[in-house]
Amino acid sequence: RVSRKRPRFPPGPKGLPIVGNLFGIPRDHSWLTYAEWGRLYNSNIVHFEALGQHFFVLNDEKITKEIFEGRSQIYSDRHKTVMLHELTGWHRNWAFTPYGESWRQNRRLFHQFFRAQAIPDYHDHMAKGARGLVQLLLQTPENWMRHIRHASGSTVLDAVYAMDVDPNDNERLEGVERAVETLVEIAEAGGYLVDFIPALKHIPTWFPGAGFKRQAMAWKRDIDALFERPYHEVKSAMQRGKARSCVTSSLMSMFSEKLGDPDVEETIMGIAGTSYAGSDTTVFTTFAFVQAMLLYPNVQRKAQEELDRVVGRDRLPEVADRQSLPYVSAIVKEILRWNPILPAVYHKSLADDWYEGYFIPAGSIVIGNTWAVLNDAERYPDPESFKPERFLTADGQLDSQVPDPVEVFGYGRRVCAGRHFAQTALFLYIAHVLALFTIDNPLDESGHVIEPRRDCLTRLFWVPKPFKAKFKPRFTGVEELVHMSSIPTQ
Ligand code: HEM
Repeated sequence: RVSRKRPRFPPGPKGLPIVGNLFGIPRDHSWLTYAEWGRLYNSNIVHFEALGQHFFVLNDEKITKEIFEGRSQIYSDRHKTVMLHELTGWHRNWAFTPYGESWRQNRRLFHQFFRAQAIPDYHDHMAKGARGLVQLLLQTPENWMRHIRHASGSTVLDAVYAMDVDPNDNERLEGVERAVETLVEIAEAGGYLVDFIPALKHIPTWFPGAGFKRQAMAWKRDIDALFERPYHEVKSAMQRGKARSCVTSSLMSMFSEKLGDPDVEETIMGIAGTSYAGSDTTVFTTFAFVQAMLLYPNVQRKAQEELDRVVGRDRLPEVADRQSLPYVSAIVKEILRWNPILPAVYHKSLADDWYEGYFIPAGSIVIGNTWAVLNDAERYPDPESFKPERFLTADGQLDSQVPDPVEVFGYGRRVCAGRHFAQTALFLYIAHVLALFTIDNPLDESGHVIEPRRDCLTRLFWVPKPFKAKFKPRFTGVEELVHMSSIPTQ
């Protein structure tokens, strides 16, 4: 009698028989619909189902902690698909690897290079990236989006592959952009028929209906290039005894005795390429920072007062200034909270589980609604507004009572492994730009201010739609200061 009892799922939208909520799965800005369902069903956990797949949305901080951290041995898996893991070459990005020994080994290796204590090794690379950014902004401010991409990409390329990227040669960075775009396309397609009927992967590419295979092959070229090209360049520099120290060369030295082993080469390629692919999130967060400065000019002015007072106008900001720049540090926190690039984070469960009487079957997709957590008015009053002050005490110091928006980096054992690197790089880019430039709205032909709209470019990620911004040097000595500041050399 007990086994025949229907399991009790949390409340949520009821779907049709068999297909469930297939036609009701939110496709656009799902995080808003998930939060709305939370309110509608008055529950911090919401359930829906499509084609037999169970989905559970976690809508507040308490439940994300209890599930993803408290029960991390169950909720740390990733959903595997034929398109992502078999046809396009994205299996090399270990962020998508299912939970298990291979993931554990990758995470351990990655952690050695990107844990908090290792980040000072990259301060010079980041300073070089930030200095390059302000230099390019002086030359062609209208191309500011491309310059931010260049700064972030070249910082990572420098740290991971000891590579200098000529700002006029964007081919390499555009390759990453194209590869990352394939991820957006795969995610936005919401699933391919081959993911439901894996045998379809064997049909020949010329066969009618095999368009997905031809598409996957075209994408694979860019994705393979992202992982393979820089790796082989470092390998050949090592063989010639010309390699500079970097993450890849250190990994090669660590595995020097097994370097011909294809599994070892794959591991090194995966570790290095995953950090490179991960750098795009920093790019999009920096775009959101520019948008915030246009919408909140007072914040910009306050940060510039702080920078003038602490750093002055005869040197560039450094990582060591961070402690003395609480307002700029609060801007970094607020940008991560206000514009989480990945507003909904997907884990998969590995075993049957029960939470407060609700049944969560093994294989469920469990979604951390980061947007809802970071827009919880109890934790962050007036959450829609961009207010760095919320992280500060009355006397302007960082307030340890206000929770850091750590959920922007995900949850439990799968929490972002590049978060320390990302936060330091963001601080440095933001401090450099604010110290030297006023960011202003452009005017239209009739002289009216064009304010950016907070529109998303994609449906699943919160990437700001391209918008215009003007970057004006703040004082007469800016050009000279940038020119005089030495480029750190490793
Ligand atoms: C503002 C910048 C960034 C944001 C907002 C961000 C956010 C995230 C999020 C939400 C996840 C998924 C966590 C989960 O599943 O619970 C993630 C995973 C990951 N991120 Fe980041 N990330 C950023 C920058 C970076 C950078 C610069 C790197 C590399 C240096 C990086 C490397 C990774 C890796 C390797 C994972 C996979 C972890 C795993 O599956 O175990 N991220 N990130």
